[in-house]
Amino acid sequence: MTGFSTQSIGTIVTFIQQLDAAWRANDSLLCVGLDPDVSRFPQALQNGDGNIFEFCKAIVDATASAACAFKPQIAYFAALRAEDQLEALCAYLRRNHPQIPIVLDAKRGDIGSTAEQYAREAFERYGADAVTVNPYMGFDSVAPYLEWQDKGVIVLCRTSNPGGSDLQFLQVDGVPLYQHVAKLVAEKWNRNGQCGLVVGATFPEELAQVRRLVGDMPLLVPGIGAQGGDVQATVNAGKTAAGLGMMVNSSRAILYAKPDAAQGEDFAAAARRVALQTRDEINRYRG
Ligand SMILES: O=C(O)c1cc(=O)[nH]c(=O)n1[C@@H]1O[C@H](COP(=O)(O)O)[C@@H](O)[C@H]1O
Repeated sequence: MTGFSTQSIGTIVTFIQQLDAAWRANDSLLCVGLDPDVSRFPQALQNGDGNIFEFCKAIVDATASAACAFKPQIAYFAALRAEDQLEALCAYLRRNHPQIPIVLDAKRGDIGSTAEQYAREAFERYGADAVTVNPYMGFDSVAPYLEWQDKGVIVLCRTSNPGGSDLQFLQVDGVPLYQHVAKLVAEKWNRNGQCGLVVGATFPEELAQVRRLVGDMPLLVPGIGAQGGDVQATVNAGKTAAGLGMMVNSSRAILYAKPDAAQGEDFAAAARRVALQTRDEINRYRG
């Protein structure tokens, strides 16, 4: 498949256009991560078919007005043979929250012919607007995703986990490897103008460095909330001149927010409260 997919929202066609519209419409840089861990669901949703979908549906309905993106993590569905529920969730999102882009977090990275299948899975099976990919195998492993000219391809650059330094911080020609990745993507791979980079909130100095290297390219920034990244440092380091340019992801801190029983909150209301607080905290530092 080559060219543009059929998805279109009015005149909004590409992932970047959709993301830019969502940033502005919801005044939010918050990406709500959908990492559904059944063992942490409310008791009533612990057993039975379809509960992953029901849990995520309640979360997305409760948080959509506070979000600029949703990021379902495919492993949480696949491990439980629940890909059908991920399909249903993506279809639900496209139908009910079409203004919010779906970033499928799959972190794929394989040779070209296999990458073609992964690209079809992300963009055709799930109808995602963007997908996360691993650049370790080089350009030909990323190129198949670029055949979808309107879709986002978000490349791992400086990940939030401590072990990310094992490879990403190696000096290559006197420059850390993650900076080579940032420049490669910005200067060579971004042929459709739909690429982004993953940079962890746990490394604000490197986040600022990547922002200097890639102009206004969108950055997916996980690591606030459960991983403890500092929101002020993250936003100061990663925002563009227009105060945009980031999808700041939080998953567990929103999904498993503790309901305030005195207020009669259920899990979805608690998730909404934390999502709104997180959006507002991010906005305090956008300028
Ligand atoms: O690509 C990602 O989304 C990602 C990259 C990274 O460097 N660090 C990282 O935590 N993530 C993902 O972001 C989410 C973080 O979840 P919380 O730590 O619960 O907010 C998980 O789905 C991770 O797989």
